[in-house]
Amino acid sequence: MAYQTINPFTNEVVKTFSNHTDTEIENTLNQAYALYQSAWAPPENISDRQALLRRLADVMILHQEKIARTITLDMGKLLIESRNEIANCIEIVQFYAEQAADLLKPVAYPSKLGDGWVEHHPIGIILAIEPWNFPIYQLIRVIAPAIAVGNPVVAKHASNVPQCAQLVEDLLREANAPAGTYTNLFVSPDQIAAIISDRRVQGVALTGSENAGSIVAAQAGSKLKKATMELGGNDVFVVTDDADVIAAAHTAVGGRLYNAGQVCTAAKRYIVHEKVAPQFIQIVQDSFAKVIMGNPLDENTTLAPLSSHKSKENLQKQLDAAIAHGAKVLCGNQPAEGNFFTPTLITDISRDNPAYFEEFFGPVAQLYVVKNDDEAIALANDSHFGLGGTVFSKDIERAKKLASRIETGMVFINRFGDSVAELPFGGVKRSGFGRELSDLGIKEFVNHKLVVVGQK
Ligand SMILES: NC(=O)c1ccc[n+]([C@@H]2O[C@H](COP(=O)([O-])OP(=O)(O)OC[C@H]3O[C@@H](n4cnc5c(N)ncnc54)[C@H](O)[C@@H]3O)[C@@H](O)[C@H]2O)c1
Ligand SMILES: O=CCCC(=O)O
Repeated sequence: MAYQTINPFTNEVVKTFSNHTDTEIENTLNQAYALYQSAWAPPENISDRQALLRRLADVMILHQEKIARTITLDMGKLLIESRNEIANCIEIVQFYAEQAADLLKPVAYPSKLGDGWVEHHPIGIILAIEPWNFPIYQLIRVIAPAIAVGNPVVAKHASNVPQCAQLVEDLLREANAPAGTYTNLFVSPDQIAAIISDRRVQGVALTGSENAGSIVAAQAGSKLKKATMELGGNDVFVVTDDADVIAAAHTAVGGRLYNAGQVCTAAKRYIVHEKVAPQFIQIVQDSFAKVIMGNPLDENTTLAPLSSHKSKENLQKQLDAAIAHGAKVLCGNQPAEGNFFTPTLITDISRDNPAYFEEFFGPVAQLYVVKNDDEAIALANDSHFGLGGTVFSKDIERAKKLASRIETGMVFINRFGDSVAELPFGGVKRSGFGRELSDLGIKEFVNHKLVVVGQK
């Protein structure tokens, strides 16, 4: 596995990194484990770790433009999107810097055996395996809560974002993090399997595809290691007959095209009531046609290239197969230069079309026109995935009922679902298990230790 920055806009190789050796991995684990066993990790020293998070936020604020440019250079998203990603990361770090002591305070469990309480202790080294689509955010949403808890992190990032992986290590060093707090490793899947087996590693947090998730979850399971899996999605965007269709359509466009469509929670399946479908489709087609493809560093560009040539090839293959199985193209699917992909809207996707169940990781939206709410829910839930979703309706009680019937980990009503520090993020079914962020995320990798004082 070659760790390389290949500029997605030019396809030039910018920088290649050498892989870490087994000896370097061993040294990394030794250092991280020594930190776990030191006075740094126990619950009573949380204020020092919160101070570290505050320093990290300050360092990130200081370098935010450099970090944003590194993201864009590594994986090609618009510079404005990179800046938004950093702003979100800073908020995540600040959230745990301010809230962690409260979130992790002991919880009382009175019982007939005596007064009891649950304390939240660190468990050991956490291995983070991360994807390239939000290359700093994906790391930060593991590292920030791990620091608060006292768990050291070793990370294996996607091979196309090595500069981001390295940069986070530099930021932590500048924030005076003790050695071993976070270490980036450029390693192969075989080396990852060995790291998961190591007794000092007690948790595995993976964000990525269902394929990687099923392999790594099996490896973690076979070694009885706790794991969280944040995997793919095929999220619905439901528009009812009473919705504000103009707002819905514009939100649906943004929800499908940001990050060049490479988002786990992107609005991938539009499910629209027949009454409002013509207006909805018109707005989507017009908006898709208006995108400006260009250098992602240029502030006039509105659609970035895909992250790699391979991503473009894979997406085109999926689209070709969808069309071969009867899908109709309503707009898009035109040739585009380099790694750009024309925003495309397809419909008439029957259940035996492979596209019906697949995640399209790029600017291709599927449209399903329905007659009523039951039909919308049946379609929404006929999916292997269960990550997020959106419902647009002016009748909030109706929208709440729909949200409650959608089988996913997250649903947003009358707005698109951003990820923020204080809200839990995660899915069900083949979108994985466990939660990141919020109070739920910080408690995924803790020992919920019960202590009871017996009654005399
Ligand atoms: N649920 C979420 O929070 C979330 C967020 C972002 C992306 N995703 C999903 O991630 C996918 C896109 O990202 P990707 O293409 O980088 O995914 P990917 O699964 O190819 O890679 C993710 C990470 O797993 C590693 N990996 C892959 N196979 C491995 C193996 N056998 N052993 C060890 N490590 C392995 C990769 O090198 C990378 O670091 C999409 O499906 C997307 O929906 C999910
Ligand atoms: O890919 C998942 C990231 C989710 C987001 O920040 O919108």
